[in-house]
Amino acid sequence: MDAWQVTFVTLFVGLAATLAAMTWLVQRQRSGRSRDGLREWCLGLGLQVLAWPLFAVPVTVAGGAAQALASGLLLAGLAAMLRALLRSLQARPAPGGPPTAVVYLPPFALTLALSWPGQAPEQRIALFWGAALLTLLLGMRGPLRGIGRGRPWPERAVILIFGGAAVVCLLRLFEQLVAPRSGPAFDASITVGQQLALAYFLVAPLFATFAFVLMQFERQQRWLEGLAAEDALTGIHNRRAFVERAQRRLSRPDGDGLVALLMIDADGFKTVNDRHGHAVGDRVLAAVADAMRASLRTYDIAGRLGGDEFCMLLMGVSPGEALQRAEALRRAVATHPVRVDGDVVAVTLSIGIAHVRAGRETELDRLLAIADRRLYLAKRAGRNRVIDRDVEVAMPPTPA
Ligand SMILES: Nc1nc2c(ncn2[C@@H]2O[C@H](COP(=O)(O)OP(=O)(O)OP(=O)(O)O)[C@@H](O)[C@H]2O)c(=O)[nH]1
Repeated sequence: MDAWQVTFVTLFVGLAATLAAMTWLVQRQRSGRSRDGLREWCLGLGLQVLAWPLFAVPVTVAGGAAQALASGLLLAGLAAMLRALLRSLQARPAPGGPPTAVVYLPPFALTLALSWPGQAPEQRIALFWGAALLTLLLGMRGPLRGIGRGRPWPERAVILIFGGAAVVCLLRLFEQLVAPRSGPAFDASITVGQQLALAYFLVAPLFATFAFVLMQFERQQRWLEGLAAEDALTGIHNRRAFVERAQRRLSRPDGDGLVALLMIDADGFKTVNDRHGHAVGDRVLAAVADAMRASLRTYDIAGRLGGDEFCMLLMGVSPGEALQRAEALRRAVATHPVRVDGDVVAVTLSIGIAHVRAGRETELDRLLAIADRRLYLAKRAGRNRVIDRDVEVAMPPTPA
């Protein structure tokens, strides 16, 4: 490549690297999910910025070692960006992605292979495009999974840009195998594949970085919204999020519109705290939430209203089914004492149920009040039970 082409491409990739680095610096101050991916993305672009000037060194110098190194660095940059993408797409923040050795092994092997003496230039070019295609195909396996399932558009854009790069590599490899060329990568009479490759090297890093940065902001936003809606101790919805979502569900009835609201309270929880300590009490609350989560179906909602009080909104259930599911939850908690550091803590639940047919007139407050009244009845009737109607409750005999 001549010096102008190299300068041009280096500038474009450098611009993308600067954008990514600035975003990373801003995100570094915040806690969240987007920093790891950005750091690796910057590294990938940085490696490419280092690679491009080396392509200006003539192949005759040191047996083409500079060109071999440049090819290896370019590939390493691509691999780092692919790993950054994979890490960012993961559902949970984790060190994830393929291990470092695996990511950088192909670029290293390529550098060695290209430095091997006695190769024809055509072979070297084919080797480079073959290795780039392999890196892309291996790196894209993870991100491609679930691309059709409601992914936000910045994520799709990044994946598509990498997909386009794979097509360009395939085309260049094909051209090179059919009609081998030995000249500089982008000489005067460039082929279709070379034109595409040049365009891709120029603009793809910049567009991919725009989309990647947007994708990170969007994920960060969703993560923050998730945090704001989550009860920190149990991981289910907090009161505000539960009320908000429940109100939304109630105003949009599905199917027959039958809904049940369960008000759930741990029995004698004060005694658990007094006897075992607050930390053990916390673990018990988390175990109750786990049991609730296990009994959820797709459209149900669970939340912690505060203290030892929980709520569940069951969608599309008849009164009989709601009672059955509440009983199953009560039994599951009563028969599985929580084990904490050698302590066995038995806990039971009292549950009040209110039924309603969802529609515009349904008021959550009224439903909560009914379920709360029935919960109170369950407590008065001796606890560890489910009540789903307003019944006369005989007070248990007072111990003499
Ligand atoms: N460990 C722990 N305890 C909490 C938390 N929030 C509230 N509590 C305690 O939960 C207890 C709630 O007790 P109550 O619901 O009033 O009464 P109870 O002992 O459960 O008795 P009944 O509800 O009548 O069966 C209080 O002792 C609170 O201090 C929390 O986040 N963690």
